[in-house]
Amino acid sequence: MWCRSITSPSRSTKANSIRERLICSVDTNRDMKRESHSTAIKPINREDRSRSPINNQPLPSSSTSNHYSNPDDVRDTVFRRAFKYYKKRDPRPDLSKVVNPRSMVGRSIDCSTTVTPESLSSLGLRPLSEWKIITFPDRVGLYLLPDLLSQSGHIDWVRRGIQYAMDGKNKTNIALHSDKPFSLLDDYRSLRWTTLGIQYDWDTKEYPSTGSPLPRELTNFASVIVSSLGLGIKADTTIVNYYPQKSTLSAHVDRSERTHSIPLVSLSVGRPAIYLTGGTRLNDPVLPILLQSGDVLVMDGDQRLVYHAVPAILPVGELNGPIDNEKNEKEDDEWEKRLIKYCRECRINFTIRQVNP
Ligand SMILES: O=C(O)CCC(=O)C(=O)O
Ligand SMILES: [Fe+2]
Repeated sequence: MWCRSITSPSRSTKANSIRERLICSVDTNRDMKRESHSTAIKPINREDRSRSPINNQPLPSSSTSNHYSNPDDVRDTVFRRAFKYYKKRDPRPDLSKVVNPRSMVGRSIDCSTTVTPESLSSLGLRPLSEWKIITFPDRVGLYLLPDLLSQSGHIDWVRRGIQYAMDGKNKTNIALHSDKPFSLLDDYRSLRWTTLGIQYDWDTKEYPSTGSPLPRELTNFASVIVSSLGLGIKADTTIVNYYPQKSTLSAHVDRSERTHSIPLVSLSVGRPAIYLTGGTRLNDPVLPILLQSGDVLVMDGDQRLVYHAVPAILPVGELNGPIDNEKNEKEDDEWEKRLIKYCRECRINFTIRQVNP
């Protein structure tokens, strides 16, 4: 659901929060709340990933679409046009301008980086000698590291993404509206997000000062990626986004963290997606990027605070991701079968961040 935000561009207050809820026809979840203190120009808000825009009830498992149109949202921007173009399903957009990091020339990694082969493989990562880093002269601070996961790494990260939602300690969109724990069998299409570590507070629109420690694999993953770029991070929070096939993520800037000088690390698994990256203004040029299972994107420096969005999860048969060819020895196991079904139908994205300076 789209709402036009009229909140103050500066810090959000309780009054703003109440006002937002009044002017929007849907009381939104994390997306709206994060958006409200994410940027000074806010014509676009994220979809509501937990409630039906029709009756405000939690989404049934079959409901996956992002209700994009909003009569109030009349602003026509370069970003909005790109989003609408790549979101279209009939006819499908021409994907020839979408940058595919796997077919781009990149630089290799300094393999003297102090990461042991064991720790790489425990994170599902390929040896450093197989990595490449893609940068863009006009987007300094944006790094793409395609195809980093080993054969078993894809399903291992999907498994983690699902387990984080199921373990009962982390907030999920499903737990906001129901006492029923998330079930991979029943609700898998209504799962939209899980937060870990220092968990975002939806009412104050801020992160609390502390939280439970992040699972080690998340802090380690972020550290390995970021150190390969000569940067540093002490990750203390993660947002896991789950994308059933017709879902999208609207244009936003991630500003809620208390430091913006630390990179943000994003890992994608499951179905491929079109990812749009823009500038600090919605009329800046937009670059469409194909993100497939195992691709990592890092936002640092000026690129840490640019608009970005996910207008489409690509359907099966269209630029299929590596996950489609994935063989899994444990396919007899019912749970593994479901995981494989999940990652063939949906996308999971982990954004690993540092909130506290
Ligand atoms: O799914 C993605 O690739 C992007 C996720 C994102 O931008 C976010 O969680 O802030
Ligand atoms: Fe983001």
